[in-house]
Amino acid sequence: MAHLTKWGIMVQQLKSTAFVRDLLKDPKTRDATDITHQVVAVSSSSSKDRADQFITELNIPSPCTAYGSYEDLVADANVDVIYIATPHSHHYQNAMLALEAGKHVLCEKAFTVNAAQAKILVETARKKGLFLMEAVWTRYFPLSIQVRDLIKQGAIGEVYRVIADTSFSMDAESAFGVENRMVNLDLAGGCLLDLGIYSLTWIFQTLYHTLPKDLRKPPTVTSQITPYHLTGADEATTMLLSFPTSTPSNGANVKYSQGVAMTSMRVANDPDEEGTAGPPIRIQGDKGEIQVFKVAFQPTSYKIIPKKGFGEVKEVKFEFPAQGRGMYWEADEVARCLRDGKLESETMPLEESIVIMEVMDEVRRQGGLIYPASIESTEYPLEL
Ligand SMILES: NC(=O)C1=CN([C@@H]2O[C@H](COP(=O)(O)OP(=O)(O)OC[C@H]3O[C@@H](n4cnc5c(N)ncnc54)[C@H](OP(=O)(O)O)[C@@H]3O)[C@@H](O)[C@H]2O)C=CC1
Ligand SMILES: O=C1OC[C@@H](O)[C@H](O)[C@H]1O
Repeated sequence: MAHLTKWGIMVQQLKSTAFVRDLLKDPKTRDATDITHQVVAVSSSSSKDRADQFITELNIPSPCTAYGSYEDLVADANVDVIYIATPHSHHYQNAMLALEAGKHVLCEKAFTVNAAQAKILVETARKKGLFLMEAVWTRYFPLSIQVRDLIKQGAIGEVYRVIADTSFSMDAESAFGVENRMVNLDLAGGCLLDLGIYSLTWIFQTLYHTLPKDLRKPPTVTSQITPYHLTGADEATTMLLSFPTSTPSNGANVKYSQGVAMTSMRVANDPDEEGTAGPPIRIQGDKGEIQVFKVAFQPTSYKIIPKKGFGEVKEVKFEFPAQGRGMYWEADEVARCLRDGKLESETMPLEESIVIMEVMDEVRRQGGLIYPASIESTEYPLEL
């Protein structure tokens, strides 16, 4: 009998729409027969009508309750897990609200505004025996799993460098102005937290996550930020990360791998959207390279290019079953963790989410990017 997970959706915009559409796809279309999902409640902070409208528009099967407040949603005894898709600025307060109400949580990326907030969420979830996960959906793609396995199997030898770019050329002034969450400091705007997180995802899932747990060490970071002239949020950020990959007890021969993580709202990693400019991700080892294509958050294929004389180039392409976006794979992971009584996902460990938040804290420190005190605060509850 497939295990049923009952979801409550906190907020109902662009992102939650895509996630809910994926939740509603029959898991059998992706060969998942051990779990099923049901959307049992939806809440909008602005009005119950909006939540009702969302349920109708997405054709969510009954029974699904509409709420006009997040407090009502987290109090619903029928809900197992809350999916949070509010702006980054609000993740900490919203996740605390859900955890304090005794709900498991899947919270959109970037997990929080800073590492201090992430640590408190983790402590709270652990103290209450609740599941918590940052919704880094890309990690659960079959493509990502295969790439990590190839690295662990030594398919490209020792990995020494990874380059990852998540950049879109946008007319920020007309597209975002000053209010849009992409540039609004009050909503923790900027490309680092919104898009740079995907470049960091590729760096971390290849250079950090593929190591045995006891060898995973936080990287050192050097970075540059270009502020958006209208608000001061970052419109371009480049990070150089150095990961110690082996730390012998005598301190000798420590090896390092380098990560180059880029993000921009001014230039594109794929300007013609045809891939002409090359892969957004290059994972470089001493025996070859893996290139990942399309876009960092939703890649569609990879190529493995062995060093000359060591084999043929191989390309592997991936489909999105039932015309989904690919968010169902992370939802399936949540369902399996809940079924098995796990409080975190092995694929996106809470410790790794915190280390990534610490990297982003350091990048913001170096670039002088400070958000308003209220959204950097760890005080809970706090009206934002
Ligand atoms: N994984 C993915 O592919 C994607 C992930 N995301 C992530 O999802 C999250 C939300 O992004 P997105 O949907 O684009 O954000 P939007 O700004 O479009 O929507 C945010 C929603 O949050 C609610 N909200 C609550 N408080 C506020 C506030 N003070 N200001 C504005 N909105 C507020 C509103 O819903 P209401 O009033 O109904 O409660 C609003 O509609 C972010 O963490 C983002 O990184 C976004 C896009 C894609
Ligand atoms: O997570 C995301 O992925 C898709 C992007 O368009 C969006 O800005 C971002 O939040």
